[in-house]
Amino acid sequence: MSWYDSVTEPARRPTRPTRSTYVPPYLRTNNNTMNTNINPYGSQPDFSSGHRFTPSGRTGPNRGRGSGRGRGRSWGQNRYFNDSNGPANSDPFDISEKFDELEVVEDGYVGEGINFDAYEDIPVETSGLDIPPAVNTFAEIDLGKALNENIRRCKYVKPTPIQRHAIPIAMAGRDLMACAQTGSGKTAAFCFPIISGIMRNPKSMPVWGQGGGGVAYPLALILSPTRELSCQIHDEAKKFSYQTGVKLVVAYGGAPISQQLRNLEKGVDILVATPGRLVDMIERERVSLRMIKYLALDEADRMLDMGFEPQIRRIVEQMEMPRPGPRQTMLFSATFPTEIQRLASDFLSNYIFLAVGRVGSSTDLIAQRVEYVQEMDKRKFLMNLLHAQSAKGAYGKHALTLVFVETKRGADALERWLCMNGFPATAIHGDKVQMERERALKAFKSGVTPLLVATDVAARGLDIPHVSHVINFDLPKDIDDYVHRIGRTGRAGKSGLATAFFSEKNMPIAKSLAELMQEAKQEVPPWLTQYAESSSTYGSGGRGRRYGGGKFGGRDYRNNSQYNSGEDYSYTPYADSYAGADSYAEATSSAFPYDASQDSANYAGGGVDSNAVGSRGYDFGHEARTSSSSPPTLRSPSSCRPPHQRNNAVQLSSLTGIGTTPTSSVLWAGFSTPMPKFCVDLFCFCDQSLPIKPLMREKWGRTQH
Ligand SMILES: Nc1ncnc2c1ncn2[C@@H]1O[C@H](COP(=O)(O)OP(=O)(O)OP(=O)(O)O)[C@@H](O)[C@H]1O
Repeated sequence: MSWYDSVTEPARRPTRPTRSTYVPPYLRTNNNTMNTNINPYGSQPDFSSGHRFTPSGRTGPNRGRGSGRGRGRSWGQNRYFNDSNGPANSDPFDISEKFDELEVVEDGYVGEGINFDAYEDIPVETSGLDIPPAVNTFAEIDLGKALNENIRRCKYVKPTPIQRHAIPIAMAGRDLMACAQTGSGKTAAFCFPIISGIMRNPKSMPVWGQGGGGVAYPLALILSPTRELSCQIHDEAKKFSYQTGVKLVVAYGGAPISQQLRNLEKGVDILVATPGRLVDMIERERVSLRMIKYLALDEADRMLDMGFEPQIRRIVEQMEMPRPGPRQTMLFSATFPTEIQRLASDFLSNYIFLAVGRVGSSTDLIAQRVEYVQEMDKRKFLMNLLHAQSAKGAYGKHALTLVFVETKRGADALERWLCMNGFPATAIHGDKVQMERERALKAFKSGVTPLLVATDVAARGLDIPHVSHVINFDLPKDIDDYVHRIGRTGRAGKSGLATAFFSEKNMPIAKSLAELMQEAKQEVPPWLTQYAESSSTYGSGGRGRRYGGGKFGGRDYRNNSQYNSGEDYSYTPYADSYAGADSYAEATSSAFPYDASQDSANYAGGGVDSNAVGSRGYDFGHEARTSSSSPPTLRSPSSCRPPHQRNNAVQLSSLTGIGTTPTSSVLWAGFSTPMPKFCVDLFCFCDQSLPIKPLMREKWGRTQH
C-alpha cells in the first residue's frame, strides 16, 4: 500500500454511516412546518456535490449518494430567510461594516507548509534539571530513516517551536510537561519520539498473549478526552509511522468494541484511546498496560480535571502500568492551570516543564472580536454576521465557520434554526450517537455543511483545515475553554477570526477575557474593560482563579516560592491559585441569581467519552458526612439537582478557609429547605471548577469513600 493510500484509508472505524449524506433533524421528521420559500442555495440550486438541501426542504435527487467531497458554497447569497423580524437589510443590527476590517486571507491547505514567521518571537520557558538543548531541524535529531521520510512526505520542512524543544527532551527519555499554543504542532511533538523509540527498541514480548482471546500489550498509550480527537491523533500517527513497522490501534467509546478488539489482535505498539473505552478493554482483560514504556496525555489539563481525573488516576496508578521512571510520561496542552500541574506531577518523575508561548494564552494569529449581544438578540446577530461574512466573500470559498454554544439542546436548536433560515449547518455534541457525530464532522470538514454548531465536545484538539471563523455564540464559563475553542482557527501559522457574543450572563469571565485579549494584542472594547473592572471588584471567574490572580506566563508551579522554600506547599498553592475564588462566590450572590436553566449547561461536554464522568463541576451527594475523617461522596453533574430540591445539609467545616465563601465560612454538601442564599452562590461556585477534589485529597487522602 502506498503512503497516500495508507494515510487516506479510513481509520478502521467499525461504524460507517449507512447514509452517505447527513440529514439534519428538521428534515428527518415531518417538515410540513417548513417555509417553502426557504432556498439555502439561492436561486440556482447546485446539486453537484450531492448536497441534501433543496428548496422544498426535502432531500434532493442525490439523496443518499452524496460524495461528501464537495466543497461548501457560500451560503445565504440569496437571502430568503424565515425570520419574523424581516429581512437582513432592514435589520437594526447591521454589522456588515465591521467586516471591512476583518479580512482574513485564505491560506493554502494545512500540510502545504507552515508560516514559521508567525512563531519567530515566541517566548520559551523551560525548567527542570539537565535540559537537553533545542534543535533547529529534524535532521539534528536521530529519528530514524523511515520516520524522517514520512516527515518529508507530510511536508514538515522544519520543526515548530514546540517540536524544536520537546522532541529532544522526549528523545532523551525525559518526562515532560509541555504547554504550547493551539495549532502549534503538539501532536507530532509527542508522536515522533514515541514512534522513533519503538522503532529503535521493538517489543520483546509477543504482541498477543497466550490462549484464545488473548491480551494485547501495547508499548505506548496515548490518551485523549474525545473520540474525535483520538481518531485524529491515530490518523496523524499512522502517517508518521508508515513503513516503520510500528502498529497503531485506536479505541474509543460509542462504537462497537468487537471491531476494535479485532484490530488489537492484529498487533499493537501504540494504542490511542479515550479513557472509558480503555478501562473497558482492560477490565475485559483484552489489554494489559504492563509493557507500557511511553504514556502521552493530550489535552492533559482536561484529562486531569475533575471530570476525568479519577479514571486517569485509575489507569495510570492501578492498572499494572509501570511506574514513572521505567515509564516515560509526556503531558501536553495549550493550558495548564497550577492546580492541574500539581496533580499531574504525581505521574511524572524528574520532569522538565516546557512552555512555548504563554501558558493559557491564545495565539496572536487569531483576530479576536467581542460583541455585546443580549441573549434574545443572539440569533439575529449571528444571522447578520453570517450574511455580512458571505457578502464580503471573507475567507474564500472553502471557509468553514464553527459556532460554539453552551448546551446540547441549544446546539440542536441552533442547527435547526440555521438550516431553516438557509444556512447549511450541522451540529455535534455529546448526546448524538457516534455515527451522527462522525457524519456531522465529515460534512463540516468536506464543506458540505460549512457551518458546525458545537458544544465543548469540539473545543479541544480538532485540527480542521479551513476553519476561518470561530463564533462563541455562548461564551464558556472558563477562560481556558475559550482559549481552546478559538484555537480551532488560526492554526499552523495561519490566520483566523474569533467572534464572541458577550451578554450580562458572561460577566464572570469579563476580566479574564479582557486580560487574554490584551495579552494577545487585541482591541478590547471599552465596555468590556468596564465590565472587567466591575467584575474584578468581586474577583474573576476565569483565569484569575485558575492561574493565581490573573498572572500570565509560562509558570512551572515548582518555581513557586513556597515550593522552593520547602514549605508545605500542599495547601498554599491552592490558596494562591484560587485567590479570587472566594470573592467570586460572594459576587455571584448579588449579581448572578441561580438560573435553573443552566443546570445542564456546563455539561455539554459530558458526552466526550461514554464512560467519562462528564464535564467540570461536581455536586455533593446526600451521603456527605460531617466527620472530618471521611470524605463526602462527589456526584457527577448529571445527578446535580437544583438547590431548592436538596436536603441533608452537611457542613464541611474542616475545609473552612480554603475556597469557601467569606460570608459563610463553611462549605455545604447538601442543602436543607429552604436553602440559604449563600448555598445558591456556592452551587454556582462549584460549577466554576471549585477545586474540591484536590482539597479533599489533602484533607482525607482520597476523594471518595
Ligand atoms: N513541523 C510542521 N510543519 C508543518 N506543519 C506542521 C508541523 N507540525 C505540525 N504541523 C501541522 O500543524 C497543524 C496543527 O498541529 P496539531 O494539531 O498537532 O496542533 P496542536 O498544537 O496539537 O493543537 P491543539 O492545541 O489545538 O490540540 C496540523 O495540521 C499539523 O499537520
